[in-house]
Amino acid sequence: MKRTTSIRPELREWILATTRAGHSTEEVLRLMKETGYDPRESRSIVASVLKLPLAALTGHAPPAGVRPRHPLAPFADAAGRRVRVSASVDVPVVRVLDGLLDADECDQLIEQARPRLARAMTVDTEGRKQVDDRRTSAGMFFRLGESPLIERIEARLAALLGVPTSHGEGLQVLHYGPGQEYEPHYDWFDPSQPGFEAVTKHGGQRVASIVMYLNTPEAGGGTGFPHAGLTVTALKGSAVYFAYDTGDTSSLHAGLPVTGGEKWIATKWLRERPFLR
Ligand SMILES: O=C(O)CCC(=O)C(=O)O
Ligand SMILES: [Fe+2]
Repeated sequence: MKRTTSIRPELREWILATTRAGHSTEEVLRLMKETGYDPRESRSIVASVLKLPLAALTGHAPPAGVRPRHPLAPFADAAGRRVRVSASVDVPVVRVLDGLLDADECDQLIEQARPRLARAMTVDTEGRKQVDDRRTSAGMFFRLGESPLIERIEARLAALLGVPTSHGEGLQVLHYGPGQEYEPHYDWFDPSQPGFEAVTKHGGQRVASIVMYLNTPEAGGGTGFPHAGLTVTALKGSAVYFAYDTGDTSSLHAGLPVTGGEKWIATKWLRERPFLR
């Protein structure tokens, strides 16, 4: 896999020389495509080499609505709760958060979700939900503010990140059994896909994700960020927060295979605008 952090020096030189010679970034991207580069990857590389905002190359404005406040080490306040920020990465923007949920809250979320689990779906390029072999876990969605427990957790996340609860999608609980995983993907919606309008009609683009670990798998099951060479350990009550712009390929991440025991998570995706219908 190509790493955005280690662009080959020859490629960097070629991008600089080509633009200095007067060629437009569109031309550079077209040439890279002809040489076999993935267009999304090329946009990231060119933006990084030329120090341009990614939005300048995607033709799409960056999400214009509310942006979350990335929690700052060592402690972040979340509605009276002191959450420990135990690791921070700048590119991609990642924060590891310890002590976000109590053991009791984790257990209750699992028990309330368990009877409602169904095979998790993904959204296809047309914006339709589909069963997907890349995602073999089972999941369910809670409605916003559906119970006092859900309300309390949503209020905590809103205070922690400075984003109103209305900008969140309903909390999703996922269960992975032995061997199950969620292969590398982005959480932002791709504007070049035909289903983009449909999935962003309510709330606009996704701008950040929080994956909360509801148990500690016996082995495996961390969240991997291959461009950062980072694996966040799945630890009961901890969470990983990550934020991204549309087209940000550095935010690639995966639910790594559970190699012992099982894994339960609750994911909250945040939108740039209110998602409430
Ligand atoms: O299972 C994980 O650790 C990651 C889950 C995830 O990426 C998602 O729900 O979007
Ligand atoms: Fe994800």
